[in-house]
Amino acid sequence: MSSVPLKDQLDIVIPTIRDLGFLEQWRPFFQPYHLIIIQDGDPTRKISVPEGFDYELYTRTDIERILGDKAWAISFKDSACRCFGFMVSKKRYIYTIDDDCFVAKNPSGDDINVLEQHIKNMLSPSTPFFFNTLYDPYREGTDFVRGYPFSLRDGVPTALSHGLWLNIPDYDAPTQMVKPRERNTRYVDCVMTVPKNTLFPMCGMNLCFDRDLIGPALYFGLMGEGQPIGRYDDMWAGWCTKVICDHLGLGCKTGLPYVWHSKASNPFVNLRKEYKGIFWQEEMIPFFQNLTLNKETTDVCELYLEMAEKVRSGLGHIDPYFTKLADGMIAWIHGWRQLNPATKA
Ligand SMILES: O=c1ccn([C@@H]2O[C@H](COP(=O)(O)OP(=O)(O)O[C@H]3OC[C@H](O)[C@H](O)[C@H]3O)[C@@H](O)[C@H]2O)c(=O)[nH]1
Ligand SMILES: [Mn+2]
Repeated sequence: MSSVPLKDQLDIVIPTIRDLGFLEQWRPFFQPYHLIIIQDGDPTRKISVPEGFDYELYTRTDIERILGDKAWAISFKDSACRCFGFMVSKKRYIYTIDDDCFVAKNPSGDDINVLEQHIKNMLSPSTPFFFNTLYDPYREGTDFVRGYPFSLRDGVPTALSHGLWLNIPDYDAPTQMVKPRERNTRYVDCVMTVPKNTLFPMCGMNLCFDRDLIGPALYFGLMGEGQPIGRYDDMWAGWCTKVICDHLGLGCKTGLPYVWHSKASNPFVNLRKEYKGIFWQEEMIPFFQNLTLNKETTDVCELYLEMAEKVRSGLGHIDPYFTKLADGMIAWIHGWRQLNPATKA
């Protein structure tokens, strides 16, 4: 990390349809940072933001004004709209959190500073090429275990840090319906690198990533109004991101920190959003598992555009949605480059 203070290197992106009173609980940890609030739904609605926070707020009207003919690629009436915040930020790191996530406590009863842990995760290397059975080898009080190749102990740069949730777990609708009262009470004191060539179900609730390393891959797809699926926004972004991280030799970590997820969304509404995705993902996953990208390409925007064309040819047979999604991926990159000209270079 450069000599620039952390608070000036990280933006917090919050998608919301609610007043942001939840920030009161986060004030000790979030107040020094700049917030990017993506107000979804009715742009004329006034949402309240507690005093003392430094923020910029974008409504659908703003997204359409800024992106013009590319605005359609940003979802409406779905938390996927958050990715617009990733695009407009000028900072190196993004932390994104849902507005029903609160400060969790560790087993000692201390409040968890999610930003402190995510940045620790981001600033220490990842180990995607060989699994360390004592988990994060760079953590105080642990190390690489016997038999771990010394040639791999430098690790690789970390592009993404995926945090978890106590209380309401991020279950899909079918699981939520059969286990409506299940709560996650298990605090696992661990951070792991997701091994190379292994996909994982990335949840956008408590997520940090390095915009410079992987930002253009974090498109949350076409969800919400007018789209046949929802609640696959973060999953899609996670699969695309992991394939590109594997291609570039970058790491994705999961585990600490935890947030307290307070609200279970309606499983019946969720099932309606998810059900096509539950079938389609049985083809999407093998597609991503077998996806290879041009070995000569290292630019994330270029890799993402190549991926878009492979989505069109490799998934278009499932449903016309995927052809539209491929177009959305392209429009996203054009929007990214419009707002981040340096990336074009
Ligand atoms: O139309 C909408 C609906 C919600 N939001 C904002 O998105 C955040 C998540 O909403 P919520 O907590 O109500 O839904 P969950 O089911 O818990 O969300 C999970 O599944 C969907 C996403 O993948 C999400 O990341 C997961 O956490 C919250 O901040 C709402 O205000 C919205 O912007 N537009
Ligand atoms: Mn929630």
